[in-house]
Amino acid sequence: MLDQFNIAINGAAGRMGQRLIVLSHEDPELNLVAAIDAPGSPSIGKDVGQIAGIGDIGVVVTSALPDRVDVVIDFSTPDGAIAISQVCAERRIPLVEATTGLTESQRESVIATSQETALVIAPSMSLAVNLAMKLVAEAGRALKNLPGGVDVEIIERHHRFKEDAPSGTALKFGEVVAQEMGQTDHVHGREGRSGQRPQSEIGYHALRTGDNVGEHQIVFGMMGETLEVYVRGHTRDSYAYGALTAAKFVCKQPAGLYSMQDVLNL
Ligand SMILES: NC(=O)C1=CN([C@@H]2O[C@H](COP(=O)(O)OP(=O)(O)OC[C@H]3O[C@@H](n4cnc5c(N)ncnc54)[C@H](O)[C@@H]3O)[C@@H](O)[C@H]2O)C=CC1
Ligand SMILES: O=C(O)C1=N[C@H](C(=O)O)C[C@H](O)C1
Repeated sequence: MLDQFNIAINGAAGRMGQRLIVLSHEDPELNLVAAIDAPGSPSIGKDVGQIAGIGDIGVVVTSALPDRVDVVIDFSTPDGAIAISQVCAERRIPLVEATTGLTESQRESVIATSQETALVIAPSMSLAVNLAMKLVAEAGRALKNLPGGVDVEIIERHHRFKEDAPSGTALKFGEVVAQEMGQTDHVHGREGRSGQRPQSEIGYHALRTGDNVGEHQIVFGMMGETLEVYVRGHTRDSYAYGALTAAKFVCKQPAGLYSMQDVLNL
């Protein structure tokens, strides 16, 4: 007999939310009990299976978290993340937080949830992206004292509907590189007579085109050669499967802060 967890999705009617509805509904270890979306959203009151394209599944979209929820996954907006994290903290419900674009103070507020319950927070739930973070850290370590210098630039590509830039994942890649190599200046695009490039910079470039589900390219440019770590999502299921793995992990943990490196044992 499998352990079954009662799962709730916040941001259920969104692009990610819909994939999570489909995949959690198919998963024998998960019992989808709640689909939450913004108060006033046109999806409220509709069966979430209809919204996700799989027909009625008997779970209606609401704006409040019901009782008997073991774990929540949030892919919504910064305001949605703050609201659901407060509910999870009050009710001590483990939370997987995937929303990006939070300000520093919003991020601190969400992280405070981990004092009351288990929290996984990550800008990307993808296995490939989280593995690429390890590779990038290793590259940074190996290249940091190169006599000719190394220029690190991060290029990310996403769909035209994305509201934050650069992506949370690109910022995290930059943080990982800076931890290893010590760059202090984070520069977003270049224009005009920007001058010669100092080694203290990491440059970020955000492309927004069509329906791209997410690509990240971390460029280590040296004198004579270039190393690139490139990770490309094909479908949103790469993030959705990671989030479901994180949900199964987090609901077995004591209160505290966990990363996808913990979830994936990387
Ligand atoms: N960590 C990761 O692996 C990934 C993170 N994301 C992030 O997840 C977030 C959502 O992405 P998408 O699904 O593409 O966006 P979306 O715009 O398609 O969906 C967001 C959903 O949240 C709902 N929402 C808005 N305010 C809310 C509130 N206060 N409470 C509950 N629901 C609310 C919206 O009505 C909408 O249905 C973004 O921040 C995105 O960057 C996206 C993909 C992967
Ligand atoms: O909005 C998206 O789509 C994505 N957002 C995340 C981010 O900002 O890093 C993760 C993924 O790249 C898709």
